[in-house]
Amino acid sequence: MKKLLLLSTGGTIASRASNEGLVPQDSGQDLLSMLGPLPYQIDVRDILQLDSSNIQPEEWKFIAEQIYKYRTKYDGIVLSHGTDTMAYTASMLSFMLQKIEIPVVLTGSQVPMDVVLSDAPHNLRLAFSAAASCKPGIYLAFDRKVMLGCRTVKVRTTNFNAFESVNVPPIARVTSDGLDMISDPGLGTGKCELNTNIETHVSLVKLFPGFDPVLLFAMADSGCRGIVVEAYGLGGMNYIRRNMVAAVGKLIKQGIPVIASSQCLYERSDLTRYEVGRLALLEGAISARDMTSESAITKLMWALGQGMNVTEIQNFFDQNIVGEVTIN
Ligand SMILES: NC(=O)C[C@H](N)C(=O)O
Repeated sequence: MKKLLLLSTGGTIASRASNEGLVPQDSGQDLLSMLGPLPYQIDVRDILQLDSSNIQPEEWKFIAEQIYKYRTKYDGIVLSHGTDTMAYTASMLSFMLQKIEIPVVLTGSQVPMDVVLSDAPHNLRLAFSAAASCKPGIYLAFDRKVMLGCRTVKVRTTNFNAFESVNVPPIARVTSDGLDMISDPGLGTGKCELNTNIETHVSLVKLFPGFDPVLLFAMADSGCRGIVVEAYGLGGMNYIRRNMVAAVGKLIKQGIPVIASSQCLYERSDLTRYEVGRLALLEGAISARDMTSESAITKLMWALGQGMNVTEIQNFFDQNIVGEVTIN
């Protein structure tokens, strides 16, 4: 029988109604009791009790340390977590726990576990099944799909179909035959090295017509060390009147990396196609290619945390580290 660990951190899945609204209250053991018997040997640890809106870099580090600590004692780990920031946590854990030796599966729900028609039982069962059978890696299991964590985005606020695997197919789907493995995460194996050094003074800016690039300098003056700009379409930026392109060049000369991603959820940014992208590229903008914004910002935080300079970060973003990006 596979030996699995449930690390519970709160979220809707563990929430109960209160006068203040939904608040996480149930323990991991409560979740398991409501779920009923499963064909695994499961240990439980309550490590946090938070709505995921309150999960921040301090919690990412703590969660990564817990996973690292227990990974050698279990065949797989399930992390129950609120859905709102789950894709960020999954992305960051992918960078902090590279070459993890077991499957680690994040899950949660849109409706609390104690509600009769909740999606929580399905999602938890799926997460345990994935933790017992997937290859090593960091995954997110939700609504009958298992996805590579660093490719996920929360795309719906209330529907059970809350997450998508963006730009790559899911790893597995539930069918009447069980868990159907669709794609291989293609991750390298080795010995996991925990690395939780990250730079948190970064920013993610969504461009809109009229955005004043002066605000980027205000960020830099306040200690911002790197910026992801969600630019237009394939990665274009304005240069008439409000000169984003020149601002990006100036920031990069100051040693502040600027990553250009796309506001479009699907497909990639390609700065070489249009003049408005090429000019930014000439100024040193780094393309996020087909990465999610969640992956781009967490990759940037992790890279800066390793002490990389702008050139090293450019090289780092030209590499696929944990399945987060398609190169070529
Ligand atoms: N469905 C959820 O879990 C949402 C909740 N606010 C959370 O992220 O913790």
